[in-house]
Amino acid sequence: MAVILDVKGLHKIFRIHHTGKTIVGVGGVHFSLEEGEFLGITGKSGSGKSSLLKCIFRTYLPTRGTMVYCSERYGAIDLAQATEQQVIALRRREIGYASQFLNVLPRLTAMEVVVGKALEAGVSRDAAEREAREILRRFQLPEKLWDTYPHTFSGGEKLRLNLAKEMVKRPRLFLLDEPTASLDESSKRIVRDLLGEFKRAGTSMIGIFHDLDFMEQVVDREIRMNDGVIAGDIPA
Ligand SMILES: Nc1ncnc2c1ncn2[C@@H]1O[C@H](COP(=O)(O)OP(=O)(O)OP(=O)(O)O)[C@@H](O)[C@H]1O
Repeated sequence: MAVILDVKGLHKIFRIHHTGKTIVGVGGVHFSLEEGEFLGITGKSGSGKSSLLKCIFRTYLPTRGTMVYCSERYGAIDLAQATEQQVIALRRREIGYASQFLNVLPRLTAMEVVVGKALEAGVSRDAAEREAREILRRFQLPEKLWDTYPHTFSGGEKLRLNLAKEMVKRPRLFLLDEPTASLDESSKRIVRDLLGEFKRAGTSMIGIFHDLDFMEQVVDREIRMNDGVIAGDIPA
């Protein structure tokens, strides 16, 4: 199996300006992810799970270390060194990130949000509209909501839209930061089935899940973090 992401010596140290102190978010993490593999990250609150994912997505610029990603567009690229333009292109076409928070532009309807993401990924308008309808249906987001603004959605509807807008891009690498945090059982089932489909289609994924039972049903392997480092590597 080919490695799609190879993380070595990754550190993210936060400098707190008003106190002059530093906080270690990620303190020297090494792991690799194979193509098509689904890796779960566990660890207690504050152990560095979100910081690690945010470094990979380049929300945070790592303090040191490398994250070599095998990109379709750029070949092997160190995400820690990638330019802002490269990061934008990778986010549009190759790397998806879904958290529990829906972060979308105001005055865009749910349908416009999802179509916009598909267009950014490079498909035609017809295909974007078709794929957006298909994914919104798969997530069982009621059709009467498609032309409304997501800020009025319920928590579960927001989470499903959040996943739909990332999944419509069909990312090669999909990062999930507790995206199922407040979903009911039937929504979780929908998400689990779609993640299973993505996995069968060869998508590589890294996920932090609030619900460990849920996580164990979808991942191939778990890494446990403690104080910013990996404390254990467990096959699921
Ligand atoms: N932007 C930031 N500025 C300063 N410190 C931060 C920042 N982001 C995270 N940290 C700190 O880094 C450490 C790791 O936080 P992180 O959010 O990665 O943990 P986590 O394992 O995801 O926790 P949780 O399960 O509670 O979400 C914590 O001590 C946190 O306070």
